[in-house]
Amino acid sequence: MPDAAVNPLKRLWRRAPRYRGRVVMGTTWAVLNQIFDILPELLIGVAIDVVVREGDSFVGQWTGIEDREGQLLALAGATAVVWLLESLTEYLAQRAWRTLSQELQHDLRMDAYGHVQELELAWFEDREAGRLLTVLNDDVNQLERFLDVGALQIIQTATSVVGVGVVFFVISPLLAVLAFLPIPVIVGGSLLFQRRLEPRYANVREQAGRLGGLIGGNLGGIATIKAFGAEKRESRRVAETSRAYAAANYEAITLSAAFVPVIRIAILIGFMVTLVVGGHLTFNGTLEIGMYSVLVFMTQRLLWPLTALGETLDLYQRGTASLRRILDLIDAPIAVRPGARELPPRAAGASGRAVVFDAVRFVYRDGDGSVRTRVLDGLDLDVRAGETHAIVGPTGAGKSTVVKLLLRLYDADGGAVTIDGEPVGELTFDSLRGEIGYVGQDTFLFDGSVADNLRYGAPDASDEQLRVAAEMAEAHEFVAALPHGYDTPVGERGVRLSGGQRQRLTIARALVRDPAILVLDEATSAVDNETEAAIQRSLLRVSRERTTIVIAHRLSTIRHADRIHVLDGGRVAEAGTHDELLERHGRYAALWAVQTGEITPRSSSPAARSSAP
Ligand SMILES: Nc1ncnc2c1ncn2[C@@H]1O[C@H](COP(=O)(O)OP(=O)(O)OP(=O)(O)O)[C@@H](O)[C@H]1O
Repeated sequence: MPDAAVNPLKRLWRRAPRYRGRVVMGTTWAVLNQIFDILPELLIGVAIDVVVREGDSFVGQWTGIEDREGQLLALAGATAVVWLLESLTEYLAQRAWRTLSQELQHDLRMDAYGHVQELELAWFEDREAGRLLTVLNDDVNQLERFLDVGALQIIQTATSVVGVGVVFFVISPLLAVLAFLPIPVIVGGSLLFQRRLEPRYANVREQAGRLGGLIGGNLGGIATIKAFGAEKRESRRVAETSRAYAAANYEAITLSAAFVPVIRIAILIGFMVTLVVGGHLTFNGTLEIGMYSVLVFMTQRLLWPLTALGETLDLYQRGTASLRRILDLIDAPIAVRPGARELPPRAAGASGRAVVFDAVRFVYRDGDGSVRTRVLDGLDLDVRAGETHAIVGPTGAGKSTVVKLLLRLYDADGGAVTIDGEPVGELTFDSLRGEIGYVGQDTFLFDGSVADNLRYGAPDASDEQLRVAAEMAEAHEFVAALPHGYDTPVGERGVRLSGGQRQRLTIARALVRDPAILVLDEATSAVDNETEAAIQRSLLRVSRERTTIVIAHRLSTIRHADRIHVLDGGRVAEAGTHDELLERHGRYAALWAVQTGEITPRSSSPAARSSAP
């Protein structure tokens, strides 16, 4: 049976053997607690028996105590012991289930979060972050509620029905049959309700996910919403989604609210039958008065907890719907898995590492595997250790994709990507990514201080190392001028800094790692020309000890590269040094001419397209 079709509680039981002992323990306490909970009602009957039959009473026969006072005292003592045991087992059961639910919710959240972090980028592209947040927060909390309250209720109700049933059968099998008559109706009705409620609760969770996704996305893009004056439109969208969530809840509630009244009627019938038939049996002497009173109390005891069945099933449905989503997340298959080998240490004296792309093909795909965008089609790149290579080309040509394949954020569909001759797919992520200092187009900073961010890839870096890296990235001066220097908080995503400042910090962050391979993807696009030139000079200095791959639109920044690769049509259309490429009068020369203002873009485009290497 596919996992998704299996009851989520069964899935949880199978995958978490470490909790089984605790579940058994918690269940044992809960069962004992219910037994001690039923006993006082039996004692009521016994007390009436003492009053009615005096010396002949059950207590008298059993204990040998003749006088009523003595019998009552013995009964009071027994009641006290039972109540104490009831309280103790209640405490133990509550504690067992609540600690279990706390640990389980923590473990599941961590399992889910840990797994999500391992999933490849493509997986995230098919999902909204807010939805994931809903699973990691709301769904985990929902499960916690079920384990805290619902699981205990289920065990207690079941024990109570069985325990009371036994008492009934011992005292009067006829009344037992009559009192139990409503139970199949109640249980059958409950199951029917449950089956109907299940899809409604699944829908509630789905709507909660949509709402979380929408609000999460909007909060992330709040500046854009404001800039476009889209607040009202977004409010409407959130209102619609929120209403859909409320409607889904309403559908579930209308059904679940009908449950208790229906069950009450079944209980009423059971109660009346015991009252009338039991009364007749007592009139004609078949049943003792004490036993009659026990059964009248017990009918309540038997049937009344079943009214809570609605609420319990509610918790059960919500809890299992949530659990299913959490487990589905944890079980989501990982497509890009790390290899098992470590990258061998660099050869003595080697500066950087060699990076080779050999006939690499790559297609972005949708979740179902269908082609979204064809990008690389037989790409060859040969970057020798210690060299600086540039990748240029029209927007959308696949330049960023090349570095994503090197970092294994995606896997190539064909061909080979190697570092020092080692296929990247065979290397552990740590050894592969630990060698690469990556500065992407997205200048993402974490909420923390400047220093925290600079240390992100090298937690043990000294203050001096941070300063040197910041100087190379032309960031030291502005950082030193911040109110608290390197300890200044950057705000969420780095919002308290300018785009150019953020970019310089991301460069410094990559340099702090002192990587063998430095990858700069449009890393200086947001800084002014003067700063860019200064960064270029610094990088030229440090790039001698490492392999550098630069992606740039502004060709002036890469003209000194050892080799420039012009990407077009999914492969390298031409390659060479700046001077060689200019002499070729091909695509590069055309781009250069446009950027230096020698010719206008309009006249350059056809030339660029027609000049094959
Ligand atoms: N996650 C993705 N899913 C689907 N298609 C994508 C994805 N990322 C990029 N693409 C597409 O793949 C192609 C190559 O994108 P890539 O980012 O590598 O281009 P680029 O050359 O770096 O562009 P730019 O110069 O604009 O940064 C583009 O057509 C783009 O639309």
